[in-house]
Amino acid sequence: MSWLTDSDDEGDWAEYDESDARVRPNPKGNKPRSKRRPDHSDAVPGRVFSVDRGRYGVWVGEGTAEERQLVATRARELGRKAIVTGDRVDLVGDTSGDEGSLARVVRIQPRTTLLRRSADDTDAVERVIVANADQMLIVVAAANPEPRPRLVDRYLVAAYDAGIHPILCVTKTDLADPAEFLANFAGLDLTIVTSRSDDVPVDELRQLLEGHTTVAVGHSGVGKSTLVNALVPDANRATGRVNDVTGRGRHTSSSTVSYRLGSGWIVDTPGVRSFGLGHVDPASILASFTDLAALAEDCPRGCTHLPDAPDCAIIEAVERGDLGEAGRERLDSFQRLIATLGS
Ligand SMILES: Nc1nc2c(ncn2[C@@H]2O[C@H](COP(=O)(O)OP(=O)(O)OP(=O)(O)O)[C@@H](O)[C@H]2O)c(=O)[nH]1
Ligand SMILES: [Zn+2]
Repeated sequence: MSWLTDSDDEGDWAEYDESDARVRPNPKGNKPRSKRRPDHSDAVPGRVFSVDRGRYGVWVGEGTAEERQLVATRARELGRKAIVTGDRVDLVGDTSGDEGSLARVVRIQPRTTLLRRSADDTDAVERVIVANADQMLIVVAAANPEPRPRLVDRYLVAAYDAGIHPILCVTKTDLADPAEFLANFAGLDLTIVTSRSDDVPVDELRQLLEGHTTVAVGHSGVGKSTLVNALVPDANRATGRVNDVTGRGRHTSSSTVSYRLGSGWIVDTPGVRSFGLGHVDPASILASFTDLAALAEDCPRGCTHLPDAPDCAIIEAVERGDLGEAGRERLDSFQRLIATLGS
């Protein structure tokens, strides 16, 4: 599975058709095992920006003169496969995007990343939040509400598990100095941005987000909407159309909302209240710390790499000073994230 490959090249996927995979070669030459399905070679590619009870908002022709939003349902041939915000899909039916038109999603392209959560930490059942995001913007306030390193740790675990690059944005720096809070993350390879509503670093953030699909997460009240409003002009708000058709209120049940930002996207997650990590395998966290992962090859089988782990090769290397002073901070951060999974 290519979690970390670049998602921008749609050409790689152009010829892939999931329905082909189900039609097996038939050496005996008798009746095919499964019904031949239409190949939908005329299908139009698009990107899902909103999901609302069986209706999908899809952006088609991004960056071209034919750019448009349309509303789609799922084709029966998709079976039980879920379509989530960020999915790249192929559409047939009425793809005009005209008022009242309805297209059909016939294919979901392979996903480069999948951000998941469970209801709580004991729940191994995962729910998908967003597909194909390559960055996570973790928004936390310097004060009001007070920043909690443990909550940020949880977001980081989810990001590393999904192979998504985290960016930490500290808001409300007019209210408090975030230095002490930020010291918690000194050992991480983390892009950090600070912001205050009277001086939002719009250029810096645009540069970081341009060309990427960035999922924004944060506790209620941290100033996430203030940031998005400063970044995204109204004209780029890919919202609302789904509800025009269904006649329901705005985003009553959808848990994500997407915004265009140049050639990039911001996916906001206002409905996501908890971030259970019951589905996360500690090995996927270690894999994100490539320097530590290399050392772990000499660890005893089943090593937890936690402070009480006997003969842990990572701990021994750090104690010898092999990774310098920064190595100690890095090991601390890593151990805190791993411990998050067990707490
Ligand atoms: N002092 C200060 N206040 C801010 C800043 N950014 C946002 N606020 C205030 O904090 C409150 C919450 O901001 P929002 O942008 O609505 O926060 P949110 O994270 O979107 O919160 P939800 O809508 O609950 O998800 C508002 O009263 C904002 O005016 C900041 O940089 N400094
Ligand atoms: Zn170890």
